Amino acid sequence: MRFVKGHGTQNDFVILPDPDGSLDLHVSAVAGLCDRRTGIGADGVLRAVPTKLSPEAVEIADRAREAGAPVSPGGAEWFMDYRNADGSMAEMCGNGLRVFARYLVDAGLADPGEFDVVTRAGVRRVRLGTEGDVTIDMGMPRVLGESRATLGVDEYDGLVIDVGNPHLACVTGEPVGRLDLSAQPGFDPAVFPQGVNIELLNAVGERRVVMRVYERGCGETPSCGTGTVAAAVAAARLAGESVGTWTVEVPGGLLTVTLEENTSLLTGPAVLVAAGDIPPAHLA
Ligand SMILES: N[C@@H](CCC[C@H](N)C(=O)O)C(=O)O
Repeated sequence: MRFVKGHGTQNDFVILPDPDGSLDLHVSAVAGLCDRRTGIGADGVLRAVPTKLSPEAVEIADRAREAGAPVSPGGAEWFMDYRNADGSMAEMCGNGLRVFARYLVDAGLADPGEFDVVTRAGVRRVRLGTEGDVTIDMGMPRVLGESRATLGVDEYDGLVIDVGNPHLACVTGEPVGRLDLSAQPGFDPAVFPQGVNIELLNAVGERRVVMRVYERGCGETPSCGTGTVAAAVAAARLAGESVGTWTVEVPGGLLTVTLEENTSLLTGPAVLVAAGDIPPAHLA
C-alpha cells in the first residue's frame, strides 16, 4: 500500500490513496500507522477516496448541494476521510485538508487552482496559492455558548465553537507557553458528549494570538487548523470584533484566519515530505 507523508505547520499526516475505495481502515491500523515508534508517526490519517466510490461522501455532497452550497460542477471529486491518531473519526481537519489538497495536485489527481473537497463537515473549497500556501473556505464558525476547561486545579473559561468539529477556545492572561498540556484537560461531557478540541490562547497584539491546543484523539499537537479558526473567533469576540484577519502563532508556525460576514478562511503552508510503501501486514 502506497503512502505519502505531509504536514501543515507541523500537524502531520499519513495520506493513504484509495483510488478504488476498497480500503477498510480499522481503528487499530490507523493507530498503528500513527505510532511514532512502531509506525510511520502522525497526528492523523487522510484516506483519499473518490467521492463517487464512498456512499458516505455522496450523501454529504448531495446534502451540501440541496442546502445551496456552490459545489463546483465537476468538483468535489475527492473525499477526505480523516482519522485521528487514536483511530477515531473526526468531521474536519483544517491542516489536513491543506495537505490533502497539495497531495491531490502533486499526484495529478486535481488541477492546481481552486477545487472542492468533501469532508464529514461538508464540502470545502480549497485554493492553492503560488507561494506554497493553501487557503480553505472553512465555512461559518458557530459560537454555541460557554464552558470551562480544567488543567490540574486551574480553570479556564472559554467559548464553545463549532468549526465543523467541536472546540472550546479559552482566552487567558496566563502565558500559554507555561501551561502543562501533557494530559487531557478536563471538560464538561454534558456540553461535549463526543469530546472536544481545547485551545488555550493569549491575545498578544493587533489581531494576533498565540495558541496551544490539546486535540481530541491526538493529545497536544503543534497546530490545529480548525482550532486556529476557533481561536480567532474567541479573540475577535474579546476585542468586540467579528470580521478581519488574525495571525495565529502555534508551536508549529503561523496561520492566518480571516473572519468574514458569512464564512472564514484559513491560510497556511502544506508540505509533502516523504512517500513509500506500507507492508500489508502493518494494515491488517
Ligand atoms: N488537526 C486538525 C483537527 C483534527 C480533528 C480533531 N482532532 C477532532 O477530533 O475534531 C485541524 O488541523 O483542524
